[in-house]
Amino acid sequence: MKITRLTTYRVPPRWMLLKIETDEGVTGWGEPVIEGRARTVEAAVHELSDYLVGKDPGRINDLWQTMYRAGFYRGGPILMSAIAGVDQALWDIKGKVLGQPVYELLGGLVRDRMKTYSWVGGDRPAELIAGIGALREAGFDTFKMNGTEELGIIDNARKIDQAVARVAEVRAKFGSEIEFGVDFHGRVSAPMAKVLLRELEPYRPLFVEEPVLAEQDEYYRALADATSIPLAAGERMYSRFDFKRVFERGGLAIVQPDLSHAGGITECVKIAAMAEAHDIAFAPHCPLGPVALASCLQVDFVAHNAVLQEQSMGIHYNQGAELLDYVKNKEDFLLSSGWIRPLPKPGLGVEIDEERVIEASRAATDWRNPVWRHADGSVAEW
Ligand SMILES: O=C(O)[C@H](O)[C@@H](O)[C@@H](O)[C@H](O)CO
Ligand SMILES: [Mg+2]
Repeated sequence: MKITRLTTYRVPPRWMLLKIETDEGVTGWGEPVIEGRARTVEAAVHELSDYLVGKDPGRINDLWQTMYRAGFYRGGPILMSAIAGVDQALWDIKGKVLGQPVYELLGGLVRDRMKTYSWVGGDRPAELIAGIGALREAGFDTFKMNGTEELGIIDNARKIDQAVARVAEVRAKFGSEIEFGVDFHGRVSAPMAKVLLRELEPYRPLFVEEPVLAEQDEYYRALADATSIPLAAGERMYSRFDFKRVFERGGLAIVQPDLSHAGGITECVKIAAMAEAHDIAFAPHCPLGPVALASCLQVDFVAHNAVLQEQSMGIHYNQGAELLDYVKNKEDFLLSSGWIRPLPKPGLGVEIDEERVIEASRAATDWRNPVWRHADGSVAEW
């Protein structure tokens, strides 16, 4: 079997889907994308096709190593997202050829169902009580919210009090019948993270995510030593080589690689195993589309230390399309009280409605995250 063509579709809300075709009629789907840089990743995918067209799609490990190493420069969000989407599609093809879901090819199920969580509150955390209340109706009990709005490197007590009050209100309303992560979203500096973590401790968030920016990962250890709240990060780390330094220095209780940013299934299975060796939990980041989520789930069901799966149903970014809009087998993504079962179909287990994708790609906009600014006019972390 040989790879014959790579086709990319940028689609609302901000995703990109990749179809890899072969000379035997088997096709695989991937979701290579960096939110806000879809066209850049698209160019990277088509540059990588030089290594792929004419090759055997079954040699996933060799194709992965070639894509990663043969171009001399490596790593980072663009290249690793391009590799991720190709990798997902290659696993999809392999599973379809062998008539097995990817998790079977990776050694079989390690669990029977996977716990997911939902976003509430939007970019500027608000309406948290209403948002949680609505999802509680649907049986969810685990959520994530942004912790702050713009926050200065050193900021005032009022901003801290506002952030704490939102979390306190949630805990007061729902007690311990729910759990929630608080995403600092890289908006918080190391000194302010130390202050905010201490103030949030009484409300026992399940975790605090991106307590500082990934480029400040040397602070994870000190922050972890100063708080009992489990720290989580990973969406802006792109390979084993980024994670290894974090594992060596310590501080993270949960790693959250994104299956569409960190090299795909081949790489994230390895990251999960490295994390397990350090007694660190695995909770893939996934504010994206159905192929990304299916890829996460294929790894969740073989990784012993997988604990939570992010999924984007109802996320504030999904304007213009929802998680399963491009999927034919919606029933396979059935969330029952926040739990999801293994996807039973061959490959990634997701059946893409290509006609819908092609139609939607005609109206694809170039999504960008907002540019936030502080009161003094300087750029603020979004
Ligand atoms: O935890 C999450 O989902 C992420 O922080 C998410 O908000 C960002 O990755 C966003 O998708 C970037 O455009
Ligand atoms: Mg996050």
